[in-house]
Amino acid sequence: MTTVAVLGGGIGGLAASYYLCKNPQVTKVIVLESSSRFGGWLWSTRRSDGAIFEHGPRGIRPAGAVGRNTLNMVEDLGLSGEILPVTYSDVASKNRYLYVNGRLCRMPSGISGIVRTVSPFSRPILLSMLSEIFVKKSKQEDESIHSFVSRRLGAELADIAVDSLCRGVFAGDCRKLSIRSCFPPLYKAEQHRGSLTLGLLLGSGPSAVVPPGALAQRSVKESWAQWSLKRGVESFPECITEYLQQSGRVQLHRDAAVTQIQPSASGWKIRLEGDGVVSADHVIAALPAKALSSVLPPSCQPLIQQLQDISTVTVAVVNLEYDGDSLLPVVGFGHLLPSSEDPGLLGIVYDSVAFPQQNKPNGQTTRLTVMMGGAWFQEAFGSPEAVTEERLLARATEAVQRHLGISAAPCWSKVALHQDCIPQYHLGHFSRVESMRAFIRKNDLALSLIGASYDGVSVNDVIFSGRTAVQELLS
Ligand SMILES: Cc1cc2nc3c(=O)[nH]c(=O)nc-3n(C[C@H](O)[C@H](O)[C@H](O)COP(=O)(O)OP(=O)(O)OC[C@H]3O[C@@H](n4cnc5c(N)ncnc54)[C@H](O)[C@@H]3O)c2cc1C
Ligand SMILES: C=Cc1c2[nH]c(c1C)Cc1[nH]c(c(CCC(=O)O)c1C)Cc1[nH]c(c(C)c1CCC(=O)O)Cc1[nH]c(c(C)c1C=C)C2
Repeated sequence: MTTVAVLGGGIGGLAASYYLCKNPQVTKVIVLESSSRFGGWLWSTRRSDGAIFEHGPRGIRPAGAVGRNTLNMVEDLGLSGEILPVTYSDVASKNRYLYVNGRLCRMPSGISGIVRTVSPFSRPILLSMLSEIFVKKSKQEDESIHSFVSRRLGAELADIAVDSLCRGVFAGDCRKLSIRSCFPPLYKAEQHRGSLTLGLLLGSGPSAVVPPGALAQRSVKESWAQWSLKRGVESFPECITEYLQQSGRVQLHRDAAVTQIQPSASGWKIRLEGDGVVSADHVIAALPAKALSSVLPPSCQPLIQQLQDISTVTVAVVNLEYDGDSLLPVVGFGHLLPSSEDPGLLGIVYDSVAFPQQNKPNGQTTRLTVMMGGAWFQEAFGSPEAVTEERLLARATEAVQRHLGISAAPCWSKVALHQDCIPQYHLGHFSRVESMRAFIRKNDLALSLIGASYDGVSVNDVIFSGRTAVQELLS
């Protein structure tokens, strides 16, 4: 008989509530969300004419244990018919670009992409991969992604390809991000096989066992590279919320900001903005690390300090729609810029190529999303509090004109400033997270830490962190 309070109604908190709901040991689940909607960064605009625009994640990967786990959940929620798959043979999977030295260059992919010298690189990637086999394994506990890749594959791949990749996943600086926490399979490949190339060929250790349901099996059969949902990614949290409401065991509270949590004889007393107080046997904290640090009691000081040490970056997301459907000089998923090209401009997604089903029906339009800022926000735009929407829109349209040659004014646009939206796993992140969980165990706190701040930022990782916490709690 357990009452569990879930702090935060982003995808992490909702996923944890979903798994709690499946277990008869849990009597009551109380979800407390400070904003007026559930879903956190999963946020879609559905225009009245049928066009869909994503302001947060747009593509979820089906691969691996965490990808299968999410698809099993999607299937269980009855969302299989809503899936929009992008297969490996689709142009949006085959073509991804880098904007380097003022030109769009297709990222090398497939065998032909690695055996030949392709611009902007000065030698075939295969050569770097072969010489990598003979590079000695590092004894360091952790290393920056840039240092790891320079050491093993050479400075050029680190400066251009990996610098861009880290901007396209973490909006972060590969010179500060940790290889061990951001790309665990690469770290493990070096540790277990002594080489990334050998790790790629032979595998680099066991991963979680998640049997595939029918939808996950379909994703393999049809070779999905990523997927979205017809009515936008936000329909995922909407559907979980509906499922939780129907379960009869979950209380969902919006506009319920948690201000303090205090240990009590039987668990926790949770204070809300206004005068509300909620009691629970266990707390699953699905808040960003800094938000959690500000609600913990002073007795948790070491934990508070470590939570505050997990920094975040701010990203400006500008959705643009242009009249005309053949405006792009290239087709593909989009392009990224290495930080040396233009620090403040991270990349542009060609949404109408990957998900043409979300264009205005019968309309000939091009939809793009420009992503800016990240680890370079302050240097490019100054304080997020002071920057204007006009300035962000002007910077985005100017980039579209310069990179893609589209000089017409957009027929529709939306600017969103996502403050502190992506946690940065800097050097030593893994030991910080280990030490936080050790503090919780040592002090016998009925508290689980889940969400993007700890064990992976992708939607799949966050959902899996909810599932793992519930399994540990109820095992
Ligand atoms: C622009 C962008 C693009 C992305 N693209 C992708 C992608 O393509 N693929 C992918 O897999 N992932 C992507 N991600 C990452 C992924 O979307 C996030 O990591 C994930 O949604 C984080 O979920 P969460 O539940 O951990 O956190 P959040 O979504 O931040 O949820 C936390 C919730 O806690 C609430 N909260 C905060 N303080 C309090 C309080 N005191 N009391 C109560 N509630 C509180 C917040 O309002 C919020 O709803 C992207 C992220 C961004 C920002
Ligand atoms: C330009 C900024 C960003 C773009 N997407 C994100 C940012 C910060 C966020 C993001 N993108 C991906 C993930 C999930 C990773 C995962 O493990 O599933 C997150 C949090 C997916 C992704 N997008 C790109 C790559 C290479 C990846 C990694 C997984 C994969 O290979 O699919 C490329 C990419 N992202 C953006 C652009 C413009 C772009 C261009 C090619 C936008």
